[in-house]
Formats: sequence, C-alpha cells, structure tokens
Amino acid sequence: MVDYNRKIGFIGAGKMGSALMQGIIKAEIVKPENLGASDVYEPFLNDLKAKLGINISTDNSVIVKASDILILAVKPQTLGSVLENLKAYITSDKLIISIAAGVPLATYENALPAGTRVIRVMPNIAATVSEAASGIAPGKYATSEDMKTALEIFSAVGTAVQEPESLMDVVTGLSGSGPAFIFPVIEAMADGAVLEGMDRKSALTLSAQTVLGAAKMMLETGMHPGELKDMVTSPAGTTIQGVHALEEAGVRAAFMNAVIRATERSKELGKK
Ligand SMILES: NC(=O)C1=CN([C@@H]2O[C@H](COP(=O)(O)OP(=O)(O)OC[C@H]3O[C@@H](n4cnc5c(N)ncnc54)[C@H](O)[C@@H]3O)[C@@H](O)[C@H]2O)C=CC1
Ligand SMILES: O=C(O)[C@@H]1CCC=N1
Repeated sequence: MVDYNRKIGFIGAGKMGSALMQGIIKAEIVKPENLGASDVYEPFLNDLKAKLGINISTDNSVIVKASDILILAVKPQTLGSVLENLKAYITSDKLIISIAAGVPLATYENALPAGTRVIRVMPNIAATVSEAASGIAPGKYATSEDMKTALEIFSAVGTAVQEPESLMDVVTGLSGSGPAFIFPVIEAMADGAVLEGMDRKSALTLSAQTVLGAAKMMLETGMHPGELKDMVTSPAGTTIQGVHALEEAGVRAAFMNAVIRATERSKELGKK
C-alpha cells in the first residue's frame, strides 16, 4: 500500500494537476496535510486549499523540499525552465513523476541529478471522478517499488497500466486526449435528439449515460465491441440506419485519424 504519511507534491495546479489532486483526496491515499501544490497562479492554489485543505505555495522549491513524491503537471513547453530551477532541490530520496505530454524520460534524467528516479505517466481528466485511464512507463533508475507506488496512485484515480515508453505517445493520443474526442460525440448525439424535439437537459443526460453504459458493458462483459453492436442492431430496424449514417460519414477513419494526429503531436512535443 502507498504509505498514507508519504508527502506528495504537485508542481502545476492547472486542469490536470487539480483533477489528480481531487481524485487522490477522494481515494484517501494521502492525507490533505501531506498533499502540496505550487503554481505561478495563486487563485488556483487558493481554490484548492479551500476545497481540499492541501498545502500551497507560489514557490516551487517549497513544495519540492516538502515532498517525497513530486508530480510534475506543467505544460511540456514550461518544463525545461521548471527542471532547471528545481534541479538543485531534487535529492536522491525523491521520486519524480511527470505527466507532461510527449517529453521523454531521458529529458528528465539528463536535466536532473544523476540517478534521479523518474516515472512518466499519461493520465486523463476523468481522474476528477476517479475514472482516469493512465499509462505508466518507468525511467532508467526507477525501482519496482517506485512502479508499484505509481501504479497504486494512478489506480486509485481510475485504471492504470504499465506501458513501454515507446508507446507513451500513443497513450497520449488515445486515452490522454480521448475524453475531448468523446465529449463532442455526446453533445452531437444530444443535438440530434434536440433537433427531433427533446429538451437539452434530458438529451444530454441520456446521451452521456448511453456512452457510460456502452463503455461499462464492454469492460464488464469482456465482449468485443462489434459483437455488442450486433446485439443492438435489429435487422431492418432503427439502429442499422444510424450505423449506416455513421459509416457514410467515415466515422471510423475520423476517430482513427484523431488518435493518430494526437499521437504525432505528442511525438513532436517531445522533440522540442
Ligand atoms: N489537460 C489534460 O487533460 C491532460 C494534461 N496532461 C499534461 O498535464 C500537464 C498540465 O496540463 P494542464 O493541466 O492541461 O495545463 P494547465 O495550463 O491547466 O496547467 C498548467 C499549470 O502550470 C502552471 N505553471 C506555469 N508555469 C509554472 C511554473 N514555472 N511553476 C509552477 N507552475 C507553473 C500554470 O499556472 C497552470 O496552472 C501538461 O504537461 C499536459 O501535457 C496530461 C494528461 C491529460
Ligand atoms: O492536449 C494536450 O496536450 C494534453 C495532453 C493530453 C491531454 N491534454
């Protein structure tokens, strides 16, 4: 088990950092007084302190010094300067976890003191509601105990799987970015129902529950999505008409391309 008294610190308390902090507090794997966050933008910190009771600072080094596990949650473009400013405070007892898209483990290992234990994680925004999907890759110096710790933290806010680093850009394109591919689907299906006369609130509720139910059914039955689709699709019925409309619009290629393009962008970010 993750040591309940271990201190976890976030550098960057924006959208993803705060989503993870909410999930971590909800899962009770760390006490609020053992969770800290720093950010250059004070209002985010004040909100988090008020909501979660965590420690805050606008000085990154304060949080680094107070933490056993450091989660880097700043933009990939900001990371270089953050690492440069923090390296003097990274001692060998600290585990560094980064969630930055694209940035390879070697970048941290080269920028931080020799032998620093680093783990790369790509979670997603559903950590807020304890339903994140995270891929986790260990760095050169991370121990199996470190991986256990990372898997426990990210399993506490959803589902977490170990992946080789070579697939972390794909994880980014699929599950890291994926919620943003699905929200418009939920909205667009609801729009169809609104066009047919349903009120917006009911349409969004039914649409979102439909996506949730479909995903849950697949995960819980272990059945192939094609087989599940066939269970809904009566001969000459309603569903096959809708499926035909989606195929005419090239929906499968569109979703494949979304994942491919996001993956390629993650690779590009890593080269900067
Ligand atoms: N938003 C998402 O769904 C996901 C984001 N990520 C990764 O998480 C990281 C953060 O992304 P978001 O939370 O979306 O961005 P964001 O812009 O909401 O958060 C970044 C935070 O870093 C702060 N910041 C900027 N410079 C700083 C500095 N020098 N020291 C401390 N804090 C500083 C900003 O004020 C901001 O609050 C990125 O690397 C991104 O690739 C990973 C998975 C999903
Ligand atoms: O859009 C981005 O770059 C980040 C990484 C995955 C989700 N959001």
